Amino acid sequence: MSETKKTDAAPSVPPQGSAPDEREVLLKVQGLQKHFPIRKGVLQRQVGAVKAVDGIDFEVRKGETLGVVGESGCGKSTMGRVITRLQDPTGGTIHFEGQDITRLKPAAMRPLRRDIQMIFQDPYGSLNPRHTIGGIVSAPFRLQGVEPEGGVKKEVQRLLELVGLSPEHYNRYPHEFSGGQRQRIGIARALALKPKLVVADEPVSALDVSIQAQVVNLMDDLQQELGLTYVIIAHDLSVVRHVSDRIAVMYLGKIVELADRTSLYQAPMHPYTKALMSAVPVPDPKRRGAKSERILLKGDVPSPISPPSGCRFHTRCWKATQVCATQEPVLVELRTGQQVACHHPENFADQAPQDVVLLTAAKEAAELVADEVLAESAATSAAVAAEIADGPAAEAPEGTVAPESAETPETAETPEVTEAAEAPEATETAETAEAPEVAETAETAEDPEGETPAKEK
Ligand SMILES: Nc1ncnc2c1ncn2[C@@H]1O[C@H](COP(=O)(O)OP(=O)(O)OP(=O)(O)O)[C@@H](O)[C@H]1O
Repeated sequence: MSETKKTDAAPSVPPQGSAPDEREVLLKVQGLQKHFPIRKGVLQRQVGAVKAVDGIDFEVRKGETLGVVGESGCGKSTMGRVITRLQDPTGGTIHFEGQDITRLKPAAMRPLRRDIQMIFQDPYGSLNPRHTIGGIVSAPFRLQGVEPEGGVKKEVQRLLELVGLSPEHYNRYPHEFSGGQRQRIGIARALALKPKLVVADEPVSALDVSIQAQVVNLMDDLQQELGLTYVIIAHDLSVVRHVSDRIAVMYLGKIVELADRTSLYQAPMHPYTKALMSAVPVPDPKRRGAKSERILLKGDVPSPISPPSGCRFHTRCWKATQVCATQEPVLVELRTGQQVACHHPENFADQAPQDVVLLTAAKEAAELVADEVLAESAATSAAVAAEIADGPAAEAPEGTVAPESAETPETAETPEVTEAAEAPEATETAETAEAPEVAETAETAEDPEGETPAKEK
């Protein structure tokens, strides 16, 4: 996608978070779950469940754009459908403007449908081919029994102009329009009732790359003009990069990182975020460097029917140690405005520094990560850990595992890490020296050949 309007500077590690957002909370989601039952047999007994969304928390403030990214199947669309109450949640709560809408019946939800609208991915499938554009865009007025000032036709023509189409298109049919124009029609329909919250599910992924930026820019302009609040769902970061104030990264039904855009881009903390970011093409060859080394994630996202234990990403993570397989990391705010669920975050002090032996899966995953990336990852994490250890202790908020002192293991590891950055193969020695007893245990469990690798820290 080409450049869109908002820009972000890209120096190294960001300052310790940005000022807290004072805007009023429009949407608040707590512990949200959506499990689809799997039924079998004549009696249709439930034998399992697809845990599409499995306990997520976030807020969206008035006027902001929250981007939601993650690979296919991680539960983004389900989350979008549940927060707009097109589907019922299995657990958790959804508050809109302070009102609990989690269990509202369709009749009670009806007036709220004006305030919460959705834009769909497929501009071909989401417009009825037998209806004229006028009929499609005016549908919300009919369904809600609203008579706009000046009449429906005039208002629809105004909406068409607002999204960059000609009012003369009123009597035309969807097949007469390109993909980008159809998505504009979808946007006009979503805006008809002046909603407060618009959830856009992959609004541009079905469009040509050259058209994507136009549509995203249109959404951005409309946000300024109409004071809209957006949740924009996308499968990669390039779409949401320039329009989001904050970004939530989802993996297998969970949010693994939630941060303001600047922090996320300058210093991603979850290895999965880092992998997603390495997949975003850098258009300017001058800005390519070690960072353009791709992190290739092995295999597909595991099944949401039986997600991996502990951290769900541990089966594909090149940093995974034993604790990752046994303990689910909690989403905590490690820097102001940057929440992450990881035992061994990037660009921050290790949260489980005593756990140093890589899992077998991590060894395999590391084979797909370029040495430069591993080295850079180790170096930046060590540098930030050292910076934090030297700086004011107040940086780590309550509830986070902050480095205890300059003598903490992660600081002690810093020299080896720097060494590892230069010569990744040297890490084996470092690990044996640091935690021989852990290495022994893990070796027996994970590595029958006795080929225990060191954690890249
Ligand atoms: N109605 C349903 N019944 C059963 N399983 C479902 C249903 N809808 C979604 N799922 C499953 O829930 C998981 C999450 O799906 P979802 O469409 O939310 O993911 P996604 O991240 O939006 O992926 P994509 O980008 O491919 O749309 C998937 O494993 C999917 O198969």
